[in-house]
Amino acid sequence: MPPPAGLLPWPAPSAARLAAPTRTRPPPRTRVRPPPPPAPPPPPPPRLEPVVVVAPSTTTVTATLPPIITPTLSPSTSTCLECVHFNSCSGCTHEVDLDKPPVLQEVENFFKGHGVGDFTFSRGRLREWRCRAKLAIRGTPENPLIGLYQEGTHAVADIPECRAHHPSINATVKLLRQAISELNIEPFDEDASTGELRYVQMAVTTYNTSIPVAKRYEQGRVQVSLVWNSRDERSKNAEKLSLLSEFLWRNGGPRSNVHLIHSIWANFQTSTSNIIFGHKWRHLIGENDLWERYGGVDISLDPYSFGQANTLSFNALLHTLHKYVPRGSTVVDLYSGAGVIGLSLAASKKCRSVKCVEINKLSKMSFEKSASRLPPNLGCTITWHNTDASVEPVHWLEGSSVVIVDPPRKGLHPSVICALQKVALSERKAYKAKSTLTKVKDEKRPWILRAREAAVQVDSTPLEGSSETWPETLIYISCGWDSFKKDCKSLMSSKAWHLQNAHAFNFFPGTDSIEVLAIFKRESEAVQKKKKKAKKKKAK
Ligand SMILES: C[S@@+](CC[C@H](N)C(=O)[O-])C[C@H]1O[C@@H](n2cnc3c(N)ncnc32)[C@H](O)[C@@H]1O
Repeated sequence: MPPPAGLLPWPAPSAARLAAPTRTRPPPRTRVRPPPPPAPPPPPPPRLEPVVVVAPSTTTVTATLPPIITPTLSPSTSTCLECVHFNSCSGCTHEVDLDKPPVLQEVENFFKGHGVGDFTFSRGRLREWRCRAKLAIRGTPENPLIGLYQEGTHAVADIPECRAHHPSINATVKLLRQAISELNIEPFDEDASTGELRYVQMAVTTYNTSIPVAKRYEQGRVQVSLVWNSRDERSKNAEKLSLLSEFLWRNGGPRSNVHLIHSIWANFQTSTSNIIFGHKWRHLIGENDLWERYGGVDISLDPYSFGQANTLSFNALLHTLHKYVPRGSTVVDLYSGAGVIGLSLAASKKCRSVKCVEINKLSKMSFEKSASRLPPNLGCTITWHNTDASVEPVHWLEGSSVVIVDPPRKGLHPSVICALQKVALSERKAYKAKSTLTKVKDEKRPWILRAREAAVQVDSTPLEGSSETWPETLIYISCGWDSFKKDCKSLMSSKAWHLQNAHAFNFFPGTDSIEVLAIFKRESEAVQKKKKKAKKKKAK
């Protein structure tokens, strides 16, 4: 089914078309309704669900990953969605068994079939899990519609009571609706390209060290980004943007009795295409930096950087991921965004170096701010490079013992797969020769030079230049099951990589999407030869 134009949710747009590439809502599949229940199920107490919370955060970075606290499960937890918008909204495709996305059985069978014995699945929070939302704004000032496109149409479904959204997002949407009506703000009209307010992005931070850990999630605050239909803040309707921002701040900011809003940003967009964000961003009010705690470190996420929608499940994934990075590793984090994974590994004091590679140049600022909060003397060289990972990926693999890939839904670029296969298969000698070649030709490869020049380096240790090391461990994080299967088969078909461990996370309850963390090990030539010999022997 073609994606509804205009709004990005289903499926994710290509990174090139978005100012702030993000992992977006998963694509809808067949909608599943529950059979009529014999008796109405008891409404679940929304805040008594099992929650995975990262333990106390402080502003300084701890050397080890904090433990995950899982409060006791409430016996009455329901696994049904019970959302009044299910029929009109394309966000969720399943109303029942939110703890088991339908694809789970296939995922489990796939990994079992490949000899993975320790497969686990984390169900996570089933409702109110979405801490990031991009919503279209249509309709009229008297009756604004704030939500997602209905399946296959450009009609926006208003979703004020969305069960997936963090409650602070719904509360802020309510306030925004009131503001639009009271201030007579014109919602965007796609056909005529007229109107004032096109989209809103809401990102929740649960980082608030002044309240008890157990209350931090529910008291999350929202960074609001208003996508305004004008070239910049000097346009003639800019006055209304100021009024809108003041209204939201007065009624949802720190002096209001709810304090929902963390900060307000404006993005200016006049394009007639379906690209949500324009290139110009302005910070209007509130704190400039949105901090969140990921994998034991403080991470600043600007509104134009990629951010995970399911904060709690992402933290659970990071916790598992850390176990697979051997002490003393040299890590390359491809498709790194603002470097969340790489920075959290660097802070664990496990790594000698961490290289982050990301195509969105705007993520650099977030990386720099987060890196500035790392404790000193980590003994780890951390760099962030703005470049396309699919252009000469071998260059980025060289010198790393662990490679982490976290690509967009479409999966790895063929050139990255090819490089991973070659690295694992080729004779070391051949690769050494290639790396020498690579160095000689660097001046003829401006993209590599540019990426080096623009790199951000943290820690004073000189950059490691070792070309002797090639990845032994490949950690693949995937939000696209179909593309993961394809990539996994390609990686293993050459017998270059061996699938060792796999875990899945319920990142998108209510949909048939799943987040996978898979660990591959490079098969050394010696092991491959041994295996061949053993096979031959068996055949005899
Ligand atoms: C799923 S996100 C993961 C980001 C990061 N690992 C995190 O969890 O915050 C994928 C990231 O890959 C980036 N990306 C997409 N295509 C890329 C490419 N060809 N080279 C490098 N980065 C790319 C996107 O901008 C986005 O930040």
